[in-house]
Amino acid sequence: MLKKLMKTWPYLLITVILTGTLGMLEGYMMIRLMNLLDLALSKQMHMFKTYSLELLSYALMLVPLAIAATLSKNLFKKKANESMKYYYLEGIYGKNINEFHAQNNAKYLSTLTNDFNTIEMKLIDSLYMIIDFGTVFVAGLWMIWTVNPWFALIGLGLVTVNTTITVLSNKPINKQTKLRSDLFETYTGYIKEVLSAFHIIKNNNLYSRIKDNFRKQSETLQHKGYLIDRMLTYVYGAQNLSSDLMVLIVIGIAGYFALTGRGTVGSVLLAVEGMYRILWPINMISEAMPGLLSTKGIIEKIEETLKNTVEYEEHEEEASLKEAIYFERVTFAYEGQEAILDEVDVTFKKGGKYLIIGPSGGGKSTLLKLLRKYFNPIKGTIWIDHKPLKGIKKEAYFRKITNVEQKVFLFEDTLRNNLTLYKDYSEEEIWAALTKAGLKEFVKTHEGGLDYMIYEDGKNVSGGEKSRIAIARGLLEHADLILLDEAFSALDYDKAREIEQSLLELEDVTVIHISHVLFREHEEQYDGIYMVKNKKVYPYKKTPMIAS
Ligand SMILES: Nc1ncnc2c1ncn2[C@@H]1O[C@H](COP(=O)(O)OP(=O)(O)OP(=O)(O)O)[C@@H](O)[C@H]1O
Repeated sequence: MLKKLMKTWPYLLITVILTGTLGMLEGYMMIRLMNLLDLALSKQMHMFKTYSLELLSYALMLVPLAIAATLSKNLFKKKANESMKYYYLEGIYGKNINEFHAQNNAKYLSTLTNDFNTIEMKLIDSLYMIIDFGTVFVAGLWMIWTVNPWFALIGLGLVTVNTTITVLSNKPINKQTKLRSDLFETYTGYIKEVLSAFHIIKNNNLYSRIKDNFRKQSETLQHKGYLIDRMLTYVYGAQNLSSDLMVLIVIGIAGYFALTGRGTVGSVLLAVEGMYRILWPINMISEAMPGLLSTKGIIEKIEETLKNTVEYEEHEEEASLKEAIYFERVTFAYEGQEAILDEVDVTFKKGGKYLIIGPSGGGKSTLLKLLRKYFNPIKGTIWIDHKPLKGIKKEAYFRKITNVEQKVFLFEDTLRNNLTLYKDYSEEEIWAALTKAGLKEFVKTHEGGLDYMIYEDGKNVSGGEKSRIAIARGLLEHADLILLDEAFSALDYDKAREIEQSLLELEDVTVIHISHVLFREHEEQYDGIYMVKNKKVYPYKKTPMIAS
């Protein structure tokens, strides 16, 4: 992720140049201003006028320079934030589906909100601040150097002391910041759950229980923030003390020089102003540094979240199904658990229609997850014609399959876009799919027809209508393989039977359908009905291919 940030270097460079020029010009003006003061005190009117005009011209230059520096800073911030967030989103979509699901969604949500806010404030803003104050510091050093080079050395000593304090405090602060990020993650997950369960909580009077949990989680989170702030307070206190001591030393020496005739009034003022310009940036940078370094833990955590733990090479571009899908002695177990499927042999022929039944928890959905490439078998091979499914590129394979699941996701968009998923289809194709999926009436009776607006998460669409939209999507995609997992559970008997009939009539499309309902009149039309039970796949009635 830091590499992405580094790619915004041209914006950062322009910002550095403009901010640097501005800081140095201001420093130079201060030196001339103090000279002007000495000229006024020694009554050199002619020189005073010349210096005044020169200073006025510099002052006029400051305005456009300051505007340009601020604009370039804002542009850098925008680009840096954008590029890191794009990187994160790309990373999420680079994850394997099963690994994405294995993590709570709240983790990603918390990163995109809490962690990126922290990164914006503590890394990007601080980076700019360090550049900005860095130039003020250099200008200040230059100013006191012109008074006395030893003063500049005292300024550098101050930097060393404050840097040492920052380095020493970095490790514990970093650790606490990472812990707070983890707490944010749990907290976001909890809030998400509480809001999703609004109805259950209200109807079952669970609010008092929720309230206590909420308070506990909020307190833990706030307390962690308090601990971090307390540590930072001690760090800032130590840094301020060292700064104040150094200032006193410089001002004391400059004042002594003026009193003993070894310096002018202007030089004392220049030393004070210079010291202020050294001190102020050091304080600001010292305060920003621990925060900036603490983002290291968050960035490492983000990179870790984006990694796929199981990586394997997929080299096969071609994914179309011409003959059959064969399971050859396929064994599968979820991580750390006993096998769900054990040495299963089963065949699904191209264009065949298969029904999968079996007891709850028997492994039906797991079989489909293997076919969807969410997981790979731990032993044995799934062959697509003569190619192992594992080696086929996911993108190529996913284009050839359609999934219809119980929980159908709908975008907040028109019915048309939810059906076509933003691809181009002719009106005839769309209406043919709508007819087969039993959605024709729905479109005709809703205002706007295909342009009917579907609300967030399909709030204005029933469960059965959602299933039919998902089926219509599959039909439109002309997939080689349609995988249905209890897709009709929200439909009434007649509608489910009608749609199943349409699926059974699809030519050249292989349909693998998990259902707990078996329509007797359709039984004969299936090419195979399999029972998934006791880690095996058994033929239930007709027997085109025998399992195990
Ligand atoms: N991601 C997972 N991690 C760990 N175990 C899982 C996971 N998904 C499913 N299981 C377990 O695997 C077993 C088989 O689950 P699966 O969903 O395949 O069964 P199913 O036959 O489809 O059940 P149902 O008819 O109730 O949907 C169950 O014991 C389930 O708890």
